[in-house]
Amino acid sequence: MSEKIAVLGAGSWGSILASVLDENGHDVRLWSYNPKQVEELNTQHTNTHYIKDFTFSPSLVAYSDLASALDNVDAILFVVPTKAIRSVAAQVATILKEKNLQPELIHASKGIEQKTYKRLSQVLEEEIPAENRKAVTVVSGPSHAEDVARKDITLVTAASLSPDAAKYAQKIFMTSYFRVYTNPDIIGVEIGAALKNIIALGAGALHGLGYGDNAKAALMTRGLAEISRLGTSFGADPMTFIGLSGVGDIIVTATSANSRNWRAGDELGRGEKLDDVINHMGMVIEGLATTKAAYELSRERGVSMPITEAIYQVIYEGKDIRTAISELMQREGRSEF
Ligand SMILES: NC(=O)C1=CN([C@@H]2O[C@H](COP(=O)(O)OP(=O)(O)OC[C@H]3O[C@@H](n4cnc5c(N)ncnc54)[C@H](O)[C@@H]3O)[C@@H](O)[C@H]2O)C=CC1
Ligand SMILES: O=C(CO)COP(=O)(O)O
Repeated sequence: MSEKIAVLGAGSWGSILASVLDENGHDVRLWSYNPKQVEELNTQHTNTHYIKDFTFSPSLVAYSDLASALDNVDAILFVVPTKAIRSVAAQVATILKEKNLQPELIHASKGIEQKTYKRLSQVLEEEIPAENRKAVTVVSGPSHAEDVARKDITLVTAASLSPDAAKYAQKIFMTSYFRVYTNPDIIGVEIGAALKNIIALGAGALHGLGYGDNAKAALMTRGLAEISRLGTSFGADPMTFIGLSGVGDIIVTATSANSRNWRAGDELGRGEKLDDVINHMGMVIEGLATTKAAYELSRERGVSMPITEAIYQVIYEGKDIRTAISELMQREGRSEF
């Protein structure tokens, strides 16, 4: 099986997923809106700002023209940051209509749209009419680009309402070190994927402040409980939150210095200013915007999310982190479940 696949977004995750697909023998077109990055990818076969010490195969071709990248595609993989998904999808929709194409649509981004609180598959479905796409699939799980670049063992899940679409994603990605499961619960997978970044920010902050393993385990476990409460309020399957895109992704993101969210939290815990942290990261820190969306959603739906609320207050209301932690600890005692 060799498919024509456009990968939209050449950051660390988009470029490494493109490399996995290229290695699997597909005709991969990696699109970036940054012409300098396209030139570097096509001449040096590197993407140094986003992924260090990695050389791409010359068979992987980068494009700056979106319409050329989408020529005759069988599938499109969106891996742009959450805030860019809708605008990129709108451009894609116009091109697919002109070319009369109906590709598989997959995304591997992690976030919730600001203000609308939509999941990213919902944004894609809204922007790209049904006659120009198949069912949307999300590929998600504990998967730092740096580990996949080293061909370290990585397991993810492909979730879609369409079993055929999920199986398609599974088939194009599976390789000796990258194993893909399927899951029909796209709601749970997308909510877990987005909200684990809030917990990663918190775990990084605990580390930066000098807290130990007990505190980090507590944050991850109670964080998962609130993610699961919000997710099930939307009809997600509770089992999904003990799967790869739930507990799996919390473990990898909340314990690793490869995580931009963890690093941002760590720097905040050490007393750095948020603007400085964002500026020198130079890559997307999805958890910041996701904290706002999840906090607002929890209020709207009456779902208790005290950790998310505390992190919101630190990021958006300037609350001192130690004060926020102390207030969380002084909440009235309650039953675990
Ligand atoms: N890096 C990782 O290991 C993983 C990242 N993800 C998710 O993948 C998504 C992308 O993340 P990364 O690749 O890590 O981000 P990144 O910060 O490394 O790169 C983002 C890319 O998107 C491009 N971009 C930014 N704004 C754009 C716009 N308006 N239109 C088109 N392109 C735009 C940038 O030029 C850059 O190439 C995020 O939602 C992230 O949570 C998911 C799993 C693993
Ligand atoms: O989602 C990720 C790993 O599964 C990557 O997390 P960061 O965006 O925090 O680097």
